[in-house]
Amino acid sequence: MPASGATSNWRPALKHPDHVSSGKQTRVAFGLLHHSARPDLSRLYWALLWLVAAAFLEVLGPIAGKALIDEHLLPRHLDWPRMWLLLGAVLGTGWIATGLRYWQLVSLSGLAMRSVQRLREQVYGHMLRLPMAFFDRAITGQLVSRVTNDTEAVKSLYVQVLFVMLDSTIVLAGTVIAMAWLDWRMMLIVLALLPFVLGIVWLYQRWSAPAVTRARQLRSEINGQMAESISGMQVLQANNAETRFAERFGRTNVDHYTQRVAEIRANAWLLRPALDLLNVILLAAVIWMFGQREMSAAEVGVLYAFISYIARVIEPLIQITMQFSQLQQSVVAASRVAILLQEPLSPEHQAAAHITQTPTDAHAPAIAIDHLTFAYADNQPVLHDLSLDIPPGAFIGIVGHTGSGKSTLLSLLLRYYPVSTGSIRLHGEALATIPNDRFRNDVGLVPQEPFLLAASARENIDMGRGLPFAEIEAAAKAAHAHGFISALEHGYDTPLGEGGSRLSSGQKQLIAIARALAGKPRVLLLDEATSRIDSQTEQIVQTALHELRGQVTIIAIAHRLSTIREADRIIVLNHGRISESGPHDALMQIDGGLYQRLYLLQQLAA
Ligand SMILES: Nc1ncnc2c1ncn2[C@@H]1O[C@H](COP(=O)(O)OP(=O)(O)OP(=O)(O)O)[C@@H](O)[C@H]1O
Repeated sequence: MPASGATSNWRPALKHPDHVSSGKQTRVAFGLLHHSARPDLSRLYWALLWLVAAAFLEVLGPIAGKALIDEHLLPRHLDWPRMWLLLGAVLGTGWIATGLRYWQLVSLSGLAMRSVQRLREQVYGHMLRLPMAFFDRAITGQLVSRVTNDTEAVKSLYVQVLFVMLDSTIVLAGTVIAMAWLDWRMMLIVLALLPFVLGIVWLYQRWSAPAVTRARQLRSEINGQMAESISGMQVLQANNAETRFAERFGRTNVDHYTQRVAEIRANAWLLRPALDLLNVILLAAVIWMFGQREMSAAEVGVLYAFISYIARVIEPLIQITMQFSQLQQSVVAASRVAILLQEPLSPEHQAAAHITQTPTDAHAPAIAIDHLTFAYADNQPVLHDLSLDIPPGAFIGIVGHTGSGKSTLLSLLLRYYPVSTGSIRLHGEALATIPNDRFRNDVGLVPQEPFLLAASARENIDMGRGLPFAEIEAAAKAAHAHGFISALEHGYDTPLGEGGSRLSSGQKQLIAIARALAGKPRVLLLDEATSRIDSQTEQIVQTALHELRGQVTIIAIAHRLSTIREADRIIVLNHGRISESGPHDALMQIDGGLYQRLYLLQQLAA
């Protein structure tokens, strides 16, 4: 699914997770937040305005209280209407401010959820268009964690940072202004404690930040181990590895617990007690200062207001600092999401948008490979100087010992990796310049391991392309899958179970062939599609391939040489080079040839 239009092009400027300073992480996190909230920005500004209004009301209460004490209660000037008004202001402003805050919290939470939804779509859409080389090094569980947990953590940036932190900062600023207006010297005493608060926060951050970062990494590792164990459960149990895996999981889990406890300890032993102590010191200092003065009647109201304000200074400070641990977690999570978004897309996805369609050359070979050399790692070529022309409609078999480069060649034909030396042309067009949609339409793949969705036969063949049923049925017939699909209780609409668990390996493979054919490809690639199926199904596949001859260009990698015996030409790869090439009979004539040896070996084993 492509990312939604508004969000698809944004790429944060982040180089590498290990080399990112926390300041840069924070900037990137807020960049991501701003970007994902863009459609809702006006709502966000309104929320901020309402928070300012709530802070204003909050500050107004003690001033009304001071006026009530100084102007009415102490001088016994009983102007009842004004007194009721002031009393109403003392009590009512707080309530209205709380109501306003609650309303904004609900509204910001909704906005946060929408942003997470947009961000998640963007991350998933981006991931779908990453090059195969990325997935060679990616760990499934960690990727899942980025798309689910890490995007969710961005939500707390709204609720914690925008709401609590901004609200607290606004209240703090308003309170300091009101205190300065009442008695600026006393205000300075209160402010003198600010460096202590900042010092405590700095200490807390230093203490807890490594634990926060490590805890997140470990959570992602927990996800990774879980995903790996579930996908490899058969092998895991067959090797009696349950205990070892459980122990490994246990160790990671204990590490995670230890880091979380370290974080909570920093909070419980340092942050909260130190800030509570400051509150008490501040109250004592203000009362003591007033005690030193000649208390005029007018100052009782100021003292009342100051005592009320101290709570309004300390509480927002506590709130701001208490959010730091969540803020750190969210910033780390957001920068991880940003790093994933920074992964460059596969070249065809980047290029497809601006490449113009060129008409294909009717006389060109279906596939022309010219002096192709390819290496996964620098200076270790897997394919060496390969040249090959495949005419349209030909049936080509590729064989070779394990590691000879067969799958690599197929991966290059599928554009999973970019060609660096030499070239591959499809119907006369350089592979890299063909728009992605057309390329994927033109080239069908039947992989070794048929990947089936937990969906119906119809959906598995269609694979989200929205093909008419007639085409799905025709493809199933061409793949000789129509018979057994029709025999299922709901025919094409029968759910096939997770991974197609209701079908035999051979039937799954026939569905995979039908899926590849349903797109009406001009080139069909088969990657050892018959290596895991029984001889009877292999016969069916052979018949299907035979029927497709001349209509579709077929390139089949096969360990089972019987599958490609009928091919027009068989290419024998040896250490990444073409060592023999020709039809079966011709290759069998080469005495001591690689193909002859492979074939005779299989005959012996049969
Ligand atoms: N993703 C990868 N990253 C790095 N090296 C790889 C990768 N895939 C394959 N190789 C290496 O490239 C070489 C050729 O592998 P390839 O899978 O193309 O061989 P193959 O002929 O298909 O083997 P098999 O018949 O066993 O599937 C091997 O040495 C392999 O280790």
